[in-house]
Amino acid sequence: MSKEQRVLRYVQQNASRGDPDSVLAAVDKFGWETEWAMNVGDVKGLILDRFVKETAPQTMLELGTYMGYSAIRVVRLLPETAKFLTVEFNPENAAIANEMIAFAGLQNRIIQITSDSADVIPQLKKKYDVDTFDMVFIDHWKDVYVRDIKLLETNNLLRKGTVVVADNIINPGAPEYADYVRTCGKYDSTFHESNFEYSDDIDGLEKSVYRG
Ligand SMILES: Oc1cc(-c2ccc(F)cc2)cc2cccnc12
Ligand SMILES: [Mg+2]
Repeated sequence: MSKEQRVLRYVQQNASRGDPDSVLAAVDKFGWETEWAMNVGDVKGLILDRFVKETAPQTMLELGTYMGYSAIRVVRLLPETAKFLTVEFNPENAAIANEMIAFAGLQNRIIQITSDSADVIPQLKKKYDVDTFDMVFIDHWKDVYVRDIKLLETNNLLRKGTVVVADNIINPGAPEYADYVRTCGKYDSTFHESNFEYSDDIDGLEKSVYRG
């Protein structure tokens, strides 16, 4: 059984079906007490919550679904009318996420796409009926952060004021991305120091507002 399957089983046996907060609490308890996993987690998650509440996005994209933790974390704060798309490259992780999201009762609120983000981003307008995103959460492989934010720009998926949040700026680190958003002149970018998931190590989120 994979670690991700063990997390899902723990959620199914310890959380309440249809209760997103209990699902998040179970994943976090497992992450702190049993097995570390690369969810954004409860500490950075509180900062992400604040950004979501401040932005109140109607249309949002996540790159890197993993087990669905951050998708559940975000969508639990959004109105039923909001459109949330999440992209995962790894089919095994996508399958776990699908079950986790269904257990949380949010399967009708989240559009899961299992694909390489580079292939999906150019399709979002036509195939997924997207105009522009109000918010984007980037949490997949650090070496494609810059590639993908540039793809979002060139595919006209950002608008003046779009909030782009990126995980793992310190650990494992996304220095090229941090440098790009801070110096390219297209974003007002701020770094929000925090802790690495289920750890006392340092990490942080970058929040970059597109100038349009
Ligand atoms: O939050 C994350 C953390 C790590 C990570 C894994 C092993 C380490 F030793 C350190 C960091 C990888 C991620 C990959 C994708 C999305 N998020 C990640
Ligand atoms: Mg991460």
